[in-house]
Amino acid sequence: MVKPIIAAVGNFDGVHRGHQFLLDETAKFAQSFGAEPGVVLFDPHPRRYFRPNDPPFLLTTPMHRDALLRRYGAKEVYALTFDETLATMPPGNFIEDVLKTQLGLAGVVAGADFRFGAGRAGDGEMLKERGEELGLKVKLVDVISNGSGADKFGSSDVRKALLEGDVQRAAEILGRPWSVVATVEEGRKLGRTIGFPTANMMLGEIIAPRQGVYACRATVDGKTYDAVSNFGRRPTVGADAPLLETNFFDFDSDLYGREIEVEFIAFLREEKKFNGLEELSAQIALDCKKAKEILSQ
Ligand SMILES: Cc1cc2nc3c(=O)[nH]c(=O)nc-3n(C[C@H](O)[C@H](O)[C@H](O)COP(=O)(O)O)c2cc1C
Ligand SMILES: Nc1ncnc2c1ncn2[C@@H]1O[C@H](COP(=O)(O)OP(=O)(O)O)[C@@H](O)[C@H]1O
Repeated sequence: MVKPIIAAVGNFDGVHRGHQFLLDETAKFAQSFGAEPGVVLFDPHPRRYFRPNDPPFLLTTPMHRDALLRRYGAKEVYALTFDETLATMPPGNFIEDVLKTQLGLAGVVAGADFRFGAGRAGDGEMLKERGEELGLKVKLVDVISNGSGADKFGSSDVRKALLEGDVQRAAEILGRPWSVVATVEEGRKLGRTIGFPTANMMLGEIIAPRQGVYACRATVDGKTYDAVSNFGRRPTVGADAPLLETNFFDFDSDLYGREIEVEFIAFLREEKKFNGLEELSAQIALDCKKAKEILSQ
């Protein structure tokens, strides 16, 4: 027989340590009722719906986010389409029509500061009261401190760190390095001519981190390589839309069309305009040396 599901509700962009804590609490709570832990989230991210003109801000693509949620314990991930119907739905209807009837959940778990429904009118207390009236198990989880004060782990703290190139801070909040998962696209095929072929990735809806050069780890087919990446417009060869380009160390094989994951370990330098490809390639050789030093520590 299929086990009932008790699900954590939220956006879960980035699946940071706060989310991971919520998933752990959900697993314990579910187990105490013989249920399995799941997640209910909104797609697209509500911020995209309310502020359609904002620049890309996601920390994870939906596919990467769902894979992480499962890695941290979710057995089911329900993605609710965030459209006008959901945006204008009174909180009581969200609990009864969506959580209880449409998804058939046995229970829900939310952060104590969770707000939901039209005008963010629903809060944790209401979720507990109305949910329990409808026979749902409801648990509210206290916000955890990140140790540096009153604020909690948050997706927006990771965004801020990435905009500053502070990938160490991002990793502290995420509990692992920030990474981009995307498909390798063809570029201008110049990289190989200067001795540094680079796997090119467009970030799409993913947040643009600080432009510049990073020490990275890159994974293809389950194998991880030390690497160096440039995220920028490549002013030396003519300004372009920002692109993530990664040179894998000790690797020589075709990556076009392959899905790769690039983890950001340390910011090395700003992107610069060089007087020609020779100067650029000499600098990239130095970048590789520095990246190797950092990655071997
Ligand atoms: C580690 C690294 C650092 C780079 N730094 C710069 C830079 O400072 N300025 C720049 O214009 N391009 C920089 N690039 C981008 C190169 O211009 C780019 O890789 C080259 O033009 C190849 O382009 P392609 O992939 O389209 O063939 C860097 C690339 C790498 C791998
Ligand atoms: N060590 C490596 N690091 C990155 N890409 C490599 C490496 N070795 C081979 N490649 C291949 O070379 C391609 C990049 O070569 P490059 O000349 O920079 O062309 P493009 O402009 O299409 O990115 C990658 O997409 C991949 O298929």
